[in-house]
Amino acid sequence: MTFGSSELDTYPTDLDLILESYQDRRPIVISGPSGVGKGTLIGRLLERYSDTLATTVSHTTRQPRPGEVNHEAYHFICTQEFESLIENNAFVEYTFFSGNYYGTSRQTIKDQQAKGKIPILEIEMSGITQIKKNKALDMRFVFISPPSLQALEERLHKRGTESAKSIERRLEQAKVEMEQAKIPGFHDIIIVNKNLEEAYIELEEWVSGGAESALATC
Ligand SMILES: Nc1ncnc2c1ncn2[C@@H]1O[C@H](COP(=O)(O)OP(=O)(O)OP(=O)(O)O)[C@@H](O)[C@H]1O
Repeated sequence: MTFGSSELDTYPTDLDLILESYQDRRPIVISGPSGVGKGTLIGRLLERYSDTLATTVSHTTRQPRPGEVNHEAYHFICTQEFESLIENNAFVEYTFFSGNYYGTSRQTIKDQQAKGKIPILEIEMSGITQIKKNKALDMRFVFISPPSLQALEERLHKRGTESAKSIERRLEQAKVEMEQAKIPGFHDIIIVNKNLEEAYIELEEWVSGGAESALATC
């Protein structure tokens, strides 16, 4: 079969429809080094499949930055509240980083599922380890890898959001994450974001690919 350019423009078609009828509503966990392009890829997915996919809202004890809206960027809470939520087992994962807590609550996942959406979680390495330890949680894991550390460094420089020191720290952490990603089965798929278009299509196909295989077995 040959495709005309208009068919290629809309490929793959009907992902929303496939996902809506799809029984596997497991949350999708997207991880990868800082600067690899997670936000860019997730943004494109959400733009295209806003009826089906939705990001979760994390809790944090850090101060809001200018323009960050409470309950949209994060649920901004104080340390005492955060620690009380930890005691009540409210988080699927949490971390203490640079003097502040960050965590993903069970509730934020449930909120999206209640709206019929498949939650997309952007989570770093220690969070994934916590989720994997909890056998009651069943999620799908994708790791976005840079083509090389050099390419990652260039992206971080080009993005212009980080100091030289911060880029250095992020690159050190990237090495650790890329080593961990090599552990067989740690992630369900590793997508190398060399070319953004190609990486996006691979991600989109993986997100819907489970749907196709589930339908195939019906
Ligand atoms: N394939 C690519 N080739 C070149 N540049 C890219 C590619 N993918 C993303 N970028 C650029 O790399 C930069 C980092 O992307 P992005 O902010 O999405 O990364 P991130 O993984 O979400 O980072 P962080 O975890 O720090 O938020 C952005 O400027 C983005 O436009």
